[in-house]
Amino acid sequence: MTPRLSLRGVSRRFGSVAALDHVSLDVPPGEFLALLGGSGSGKSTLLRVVAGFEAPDAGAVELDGADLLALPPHRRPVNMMFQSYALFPHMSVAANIAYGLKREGRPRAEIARRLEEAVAMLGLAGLESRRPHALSGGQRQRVALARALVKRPRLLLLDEPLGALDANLRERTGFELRAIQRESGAAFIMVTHDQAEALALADRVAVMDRGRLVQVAPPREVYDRPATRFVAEFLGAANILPGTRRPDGALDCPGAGCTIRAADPLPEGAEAIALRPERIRIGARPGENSATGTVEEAAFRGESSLLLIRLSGGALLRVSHAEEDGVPPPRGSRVRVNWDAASVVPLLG
Ligand SMILES: Nc1ncnc2c1ncn2[C@@H]1O[C@H](COP(=O)(O)OP(=O)(O)OP(=O)(O)O)[C@@H](O)[C@H]1O
Repeated sequence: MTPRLSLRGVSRRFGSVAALDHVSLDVPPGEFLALLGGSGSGKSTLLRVVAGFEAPDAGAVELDGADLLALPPHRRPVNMMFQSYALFPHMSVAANIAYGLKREGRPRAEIARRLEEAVAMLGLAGLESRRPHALSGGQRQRVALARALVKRPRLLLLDEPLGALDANLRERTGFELRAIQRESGAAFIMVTHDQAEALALADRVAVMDRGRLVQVAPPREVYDRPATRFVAEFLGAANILPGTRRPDGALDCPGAGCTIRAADPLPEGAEAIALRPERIRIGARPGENSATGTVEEAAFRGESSLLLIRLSGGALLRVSHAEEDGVPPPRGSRVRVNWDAASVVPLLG
């Protein structure tokens, strides 16, 4: 199937900064892709190139097989929703939503019908005559989405769409966004700083670092099998244990004070492994990876406790201890920890 959006070798420099460095990406129809990366990694530049607000120095951008770069922004079947929402303050909700259709010169009856559809889809009935200042943050966000979706874009670009909402509303609105995306059938690309949000909402997560896409994969894979150390660190809370690869494919890890084995021999070039805190157990289990250490901190977090364990080699290990596994060892206790070979993720680069 032709991918809805296809980027091939897209680059964009600003002086000495490579905002986009040979980016290639396919987004199939109806996919919800989260673009995740630190500040300045190139996320907004990527959206701006697709929307047409920025021209790449090199590369190709196609939508449903047609060259997108040949079209000016307003002719592209792509819409962009900005973090600020950019609603017109002097216009009603209805006028804001219908604005783009009016500008396209659509017949009045069609505008009325599509406006009604968008209002229903976004749960905005009853608010049509209000001005943006008389709406809550969540309602404003839904008006901005309605305005973007009413034009039935094949691709919707969202730059930190939930950034202006408080934590509670953020979660609920995120789920709503997901439902709206399914209903609309459009492909969504959502920029976010927030890794939990990206993992929760997206079909695939694309992780950017310094203008490059370092991994594009389903949330579980990015989380469980980070391709690089950057991804493992960016997705938060993984233990990274550096070491020296042995000829038999195990890793001598001085910080852990042990040799670590993965399910398969570590590939050549592996200089570290990642280990999720929830994959580590307290106690000895024969035949598995194990190390000894001292509990330095124990923090109760509801369904689990976070333990910081100083291993005999000096590395500090984050361990998530589930409530159902009983009372965690107290601060100061000497413990043995173990983890399966299958939980060991080799890290390259
Ligand atoms: N118009 C511009 N002129 C000069 N440099 C720019 C311009 N636009 C972006 N850059 C630079 O390109 C790099 C990527 O910027 P971009 O805004 O795409 O990052 P981002 O990942 O969206 O960051 P943030 O999360 O902070 O919005 C940054 O180093 C930025 O300073």
